[in-house]
This record gives sequence, structure tokens and C-alpha cells, in this order.
Amino acid sequence: MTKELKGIAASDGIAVAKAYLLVEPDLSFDQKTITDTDAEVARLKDATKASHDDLQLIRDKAKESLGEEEAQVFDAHMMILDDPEFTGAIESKITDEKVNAEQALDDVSKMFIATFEGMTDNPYMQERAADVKDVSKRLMSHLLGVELPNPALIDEEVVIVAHDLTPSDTAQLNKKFVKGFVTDIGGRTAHSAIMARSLEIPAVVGTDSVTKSVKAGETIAVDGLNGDVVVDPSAEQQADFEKQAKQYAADRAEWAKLKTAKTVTADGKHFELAANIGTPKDLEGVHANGAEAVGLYRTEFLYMDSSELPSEDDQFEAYKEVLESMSPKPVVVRTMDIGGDKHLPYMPLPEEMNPFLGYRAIRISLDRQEIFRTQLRALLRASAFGKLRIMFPMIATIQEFEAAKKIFLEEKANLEKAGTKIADDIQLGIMIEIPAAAVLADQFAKHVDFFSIGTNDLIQYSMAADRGNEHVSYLYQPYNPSILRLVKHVIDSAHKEGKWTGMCGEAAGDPVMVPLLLGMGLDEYSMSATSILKVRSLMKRLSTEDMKKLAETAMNENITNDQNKELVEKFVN
Ligand SMILES: C=C(OP(=O)(O)O)C(=O)O
Ligand SMILES: [Mg+2]
Repeated sequence: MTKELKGIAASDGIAVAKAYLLVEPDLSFDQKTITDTDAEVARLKDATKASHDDLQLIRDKAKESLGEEEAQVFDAHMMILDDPEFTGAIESKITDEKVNAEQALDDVSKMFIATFEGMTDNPYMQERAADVKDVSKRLMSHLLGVELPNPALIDEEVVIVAHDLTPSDTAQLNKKFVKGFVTDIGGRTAHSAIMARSLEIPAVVGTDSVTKSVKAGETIAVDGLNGDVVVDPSAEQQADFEKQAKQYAADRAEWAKLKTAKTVTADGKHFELAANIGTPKDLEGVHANGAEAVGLYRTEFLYMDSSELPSEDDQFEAYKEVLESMSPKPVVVRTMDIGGDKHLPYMPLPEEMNPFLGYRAIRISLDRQEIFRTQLRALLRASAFGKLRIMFPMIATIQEFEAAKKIFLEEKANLEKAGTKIADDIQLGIMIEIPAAAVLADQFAKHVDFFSIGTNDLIQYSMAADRGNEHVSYLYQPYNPSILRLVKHVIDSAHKEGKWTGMCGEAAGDPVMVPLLLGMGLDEYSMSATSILKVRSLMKRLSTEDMKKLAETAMNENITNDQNKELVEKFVN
């Protein structure tokens, strides 16, 4: 039956394909007393074999798409299945206590998990608890005859339907088959949405109920431009989606003509359009979309894609690849921004009431300096291969910036003493994403080389509205005069000291925000690579003088976010 849902448009594009449900299956069971224990042990053995077959297949696919290192985690899972201490203990429970295999598995896995989790002095063994959980889930699914979702095995075109997608789920999506995704929760600036944009996968998030509205295999249509989702669309609706998809493709073909053009406004002013990246793999999109710089390299993905802290050499290779590939264009590398919704499986962080207000980013770097120093050394060594700029995330006070700078200078001096070649023009800047730093931008501007405004966090902290929570997403208000005034103050403060200001939050690529930012004099616009050509085409039509007047009205009148949006759209279209 046709169902229409409305969500938040999270990544441009249109997709129509079969739904693939990535939801936690129901693995509940009843405890039973068993008389034929041999038959029950045989059932366990069948489930073990089926789990083994699954894992082998997933391992092969993971090796193909992600590489040998990523595939090795599945070896660890198979080893648990092969370990007589684990499966033998389940078998004994069945024969000795005459319980069903599900109950025996549940008891034994809980015991193993508790033992591993208790090894607080051995983080490696603690991590094994997660492996036991995974393996037990798979065994249980085979015992119950319930299918587990295996996204790594997708081999036909699908739209992923999930309650939520973590950044690591998103990283595993294979663009060849995953044509779109739709979730129950999340917001436009959640990291899974940002990654969907860099993967160019159309996405709608925050629909509230998509997982309850669609069955696996049903056709689902996704409009990532407007936030519309239709389950089991009528022939007429499908035709409509296809028409829109064609229009979008035609627009993109038109924008593509600007790939090698400089970004200039109607009155001949040049502004820099840069790309946000998460890994060197994103460089292809950066070049394909004619970026003039990398304005934000989110290095935390390097840490998240690894099973341990990445070594100095591994980091050096990644940074060098990006710098060389972009040279002589600049690359702004942001030091690790872990915490909030970005976790490292091998670095357990304390459980927090408010992770976005907690132990994260520069706060971790200044506290766990060995991690920070390793990253800075890798960056300093890579600086010889291109035009490097370094930026610190989540800076709240000038003292934090000065402390980070001091560590940077110490590592630089050490490397220079050892004769390492290092660029002598590395700019040091900060993200402006905490209101305290935005308000004091005039003072910060005397210390830093540049600012990059992170509107995703700046808006969530200014409005006190979680960026990933669809219930408060109406407070994501980039055009609210309060936000516009903060942004203007940051830009003016930098300019007074002869410094430059960029923006790397999602607002920098928003066609409604761009005219206002032009009017405020923002120097650099860093966005998902896929937005660059659209923005270049838009800027060509705008005059900075007109935009200045528009921005004045938007900031100073008694006006709402939505009224400002209408005002810009009327002016621009
Ligand atoms: C660019 C930003 O950083 P991130 O999205 O990685 O938090 C931001 O906060 O706007
Ligand atoms: Mg941020």
C-alpha cells in the first residue's frame, strides 16, 4: 500500500529501489527443558556451521571492498566460533542442564562478555567482549531462524532503511548498490548525513517511522532534495520521481561546465570554494567537482577507520597523499575531533550525560598529549609536500589555543633539530563552533592565522538544540539574526587583524546562506564537494553590493529564520 512520509532532506538526489531493512532483529526466545539433548547439540552445530559460512562470505566481501586489514576482524569472529572453550561450554550446558541451545548460548555468552569487560587493565581483551556479542547474535539468529541484516553482502540496488545510521555504518555502504538511505531519526548535520553527501548518496533522515512503514523488498522512492519518501509508489508517482531525477541530472550537467572556472560573482569578486573531506578516498570527488582547496579534512575518520590508534607513519602517508594531490592549492587539516557522536572502539571514553558538551576534540588532545603530538609530527612531516594549514576543533578559550600552539611549536623545533624538512608557512587557525569563541573573536583574531566557522556545532550550541535530534531540528536556524550576527562579528574581527575567515559547517554550501555570507564578506566556503558547482553557478549571478544590503536587512530587522529564507529566495530566484 502506498505510504507517503516526510523527513529532513539530508543529501541531494533522487532514488527509487527496493528497501533493505537495516534494523535490529527480534532475537527473544523462551527457555525450554530438553529431553533429546543430542538433537539439541546437533541444532547448535548446524547454527555454528551456518554462522561460519556467513562470516567467511562477509570476510571475502569485506576484503574486496574495504581491504585485508578491515577483513581481519571477521577472522577473530570465526576463531571464537572455532574455540572449544566457547562452543564446548554451550554444548556442556545443553547436555548437563538439559536447557535449549538458545538458553545455553545466552548464559555462556553473557559469562564470556562479563569476563572480558571486567579486564579493565587490558583494553585489548576488553574489546573482545564486542566480538563475543557479535558472534553470539549471529549464532542466535541461526538458532531462531531469524535473518540478520548483512549490509556487506548487498549485491543489488537498494535503498537502506534504518532507525539510525552510525558514521561507521555509513562508511561501509557500497555506493554501487546503495542508491539511497532513509532513517527514523537524525538531522541534516549529523555525521551520517554529512557522509551521505560526500558519498553522493541521496538521503532523507528523521522520518520518525520509516522502519515501521516499509517491508524488506518493497519499492521505496527517496527525494533527498525535498525530504519526501514514498513507500510502494503508484505508477504516476514513480514517473514523477523519474522526471525529477532527470531534471536534477540536467542541472548537474549544466553546473559541470563550471568545473575549471574560477569562482567569481556578477561584479567580478573572487571567493574560494573548498571541499570538506574525511579520507584521502574523497579526493576523487574534490577534483571532479573543481574545488579550489580543501577547507576541512576531518582527520578523526582516520582514527575511526582503524582498529588501533593510527601510527605516525600511517598518518603521515594519508596527509602527504592529500597535500600532494591538492598542491599548490591549500589544505586545512583539522586535528582529531573525537567525542560527541564519533567514537573509537579501541579508546573507551567515559560514559557521559552530554557527550556533545563533554570530553571531546581539543579537550582530549590537550589531555592525552601523546596522541596529539603524534598527529602533529605526522602533519609537520607532511607539510613539505603541499600547502598545509592546521586547525584546532572545539576551541573555547584563547588559553586552549595557546596551549595547542605551544605543543605544535615544540614538536616543530624537535623535528627541525633532527633535520626533517618542514614547510615554514604553516598557518594555525581554529574552528569557531563554540559561542564563547565567536563572541571573543576580536581577541582570538590577534592570536590565530584564520578562523573557520563550524555552523553545525555553532548553531546547536547557540540554540541549545542537539544537531542529531529530529524533534528539535526546527531550531537548526542558520538564517536566524542571532546566528547571522555571530557570523558577521567573526568575519569582521578577522578582517580587522588582516586575517581570513572560512566556513566549513554545512551552511557554507546552502544556497540560501551563500548570498548572505557573500554580503558579509566571508572569504572561503568549504562544503561537501558535490555542492561546489551548484554554489559556483549561484555566485556568478550575485553581486556583492546587493548581497551586502540583503545581509544588513537579514541581520538587523526584527525578522525570523523563515522570513529571511523567503527574503533570500525571492531575491535570488
Ligand atoms: C564543521 C563542523 O565540524 P563537525 O561537523 O565535524 O562537528 C561544524 O561543527 O560545523
Ligand atoms: Mg564541529
